[in-house]
Amino acid sequence: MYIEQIEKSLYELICETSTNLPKDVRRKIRAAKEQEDAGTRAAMSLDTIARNINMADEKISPICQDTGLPTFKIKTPVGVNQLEIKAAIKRAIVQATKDAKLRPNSVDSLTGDNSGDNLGEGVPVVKFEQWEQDHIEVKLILKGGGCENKNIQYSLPTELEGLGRAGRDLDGIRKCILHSVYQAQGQGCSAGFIGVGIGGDRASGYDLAKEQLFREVDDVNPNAQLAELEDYILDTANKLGIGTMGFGGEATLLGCKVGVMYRIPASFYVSVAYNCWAYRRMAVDIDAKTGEITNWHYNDGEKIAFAEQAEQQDEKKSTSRTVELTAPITEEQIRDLKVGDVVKISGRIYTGRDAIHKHLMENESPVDLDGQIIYHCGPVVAKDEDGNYEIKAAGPTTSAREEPYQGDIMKKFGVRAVIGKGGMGPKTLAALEEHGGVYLNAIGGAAQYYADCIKAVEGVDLLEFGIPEAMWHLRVEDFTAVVTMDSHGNSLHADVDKSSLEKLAQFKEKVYS
Ligand SMILES: O=C(O)C[C@H](O)C(=O)O
Ligand code: SF4
Repeated sequence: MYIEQIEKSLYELICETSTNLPKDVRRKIRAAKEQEDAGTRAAMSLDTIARNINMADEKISPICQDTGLPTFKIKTPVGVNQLEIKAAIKRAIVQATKDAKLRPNSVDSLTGDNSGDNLGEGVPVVKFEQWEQDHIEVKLILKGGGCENKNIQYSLPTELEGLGRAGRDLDGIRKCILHSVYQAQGQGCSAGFIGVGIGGDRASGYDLAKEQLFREVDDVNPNAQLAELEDYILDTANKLGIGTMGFGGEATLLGCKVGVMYRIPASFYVSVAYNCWAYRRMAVDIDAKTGEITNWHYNDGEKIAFAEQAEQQDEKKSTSRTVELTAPITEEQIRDLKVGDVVKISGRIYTGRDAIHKHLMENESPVDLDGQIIYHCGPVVAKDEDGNYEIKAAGPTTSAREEPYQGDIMKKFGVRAVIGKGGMGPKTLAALEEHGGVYLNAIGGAAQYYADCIKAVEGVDLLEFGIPEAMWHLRVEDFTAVVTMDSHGNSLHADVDKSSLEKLAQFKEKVYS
């Protein structure tokens, strides 16, 4: 009975974490929204994010389609059977995956096979500790892959772009943390939150950094020196002009938490864990006798439900040109598009991410891609009793991973547009110019907002790659994205990278001696 109740409580924790953004995070997103001028790209992105947060809550569906690598940190009183709890976690994970609250995200690193149920060697991550209290505490973080890929670890002393030498002292630490925000650009779905670990070895340093992500966004570091550093970083990082989604703007970083531990003489690490705005972490206290949840953490203060009307009004003030597109698209239509245009797509699009791009390099496409649109997306998909698919969450994935392939694939198959997030590099930009192609940036993490634009699944190919990696044929209506790389050599991403590096260099001078 007790263990059944524990499993129920854990299931509730998983669903809540995936679908309901914590109150403290919502408050930071509102503050960011208030900072941005109405009508700018940053303000429009934050509106979409806010709307998405509401939709996920209402539909009890994932905020972002990438539900990450579920990581549990558990404290138990002496005498509690941890093996039983671990088994209950696995059952709850399998159920939450079946119910489309989690994307099947667990992939065999050697064969590429998706286990389909979010279990696998080492997955989920479950870490136990004992403590002197009577109750069980379970903390869960669902940290997606895009922001995980922007984590960075510095070994001091080191040389940093824009900032020069970072030595083995507080000023060197300061430089590393600032650099970590710069190097993430918009790819980790900024505006983000960072946890920093100073010291340790490579593994414990990252562990400490990730542990910081469980702190309340508004708490004050008990170590006065670190409290000051956190304030400095938050203030300074927001002067880099990277902004939401890397579109430029005021809000780049929404939280910075720093922890410190001892190190050994030869090593000096600064480890940074970058978390996207879809900062999904939650914790509960569980009665060790009944298995029931007795307390939810991060529950203090106001819960912001973002008012829809105000958001829609903001959108109206936008000065961008809006262009409607339906595939097949001609070269002429593409050449007409410029960075900054807003595009509304209706009709057919095809998903394709890492496995599809690798596949298309060496194989023919299962569908004719001439004039078509590829969406870098790995959706959450449910199948009903009649075998019909329904897209439950479908935001963009980080496009930069397809940089080695994208240009060649567009040319080989005649693809005219790719939708993704975070932008692509010089190879793709050159191919867009040569071939007549465009890169469209969708709002990262806005998985409910985009799922709503998807009216039907009209087919699927290469499902053997697993649900996130298959090629889904989607019929969309008014799917909105911004042109951030055009066929005339312009890239908003390259521009923001350059200007933010210049701004970063302004913080080269010593702050701490
Ligand atoms: O895997 C995904 O769907 C997205 C990923 O988290 C990303 O940010 O690239
Ligand atoms: S797509 Fe963006 S919001 Fe979603 S997990 Fe990846 S980094 Fe986070």
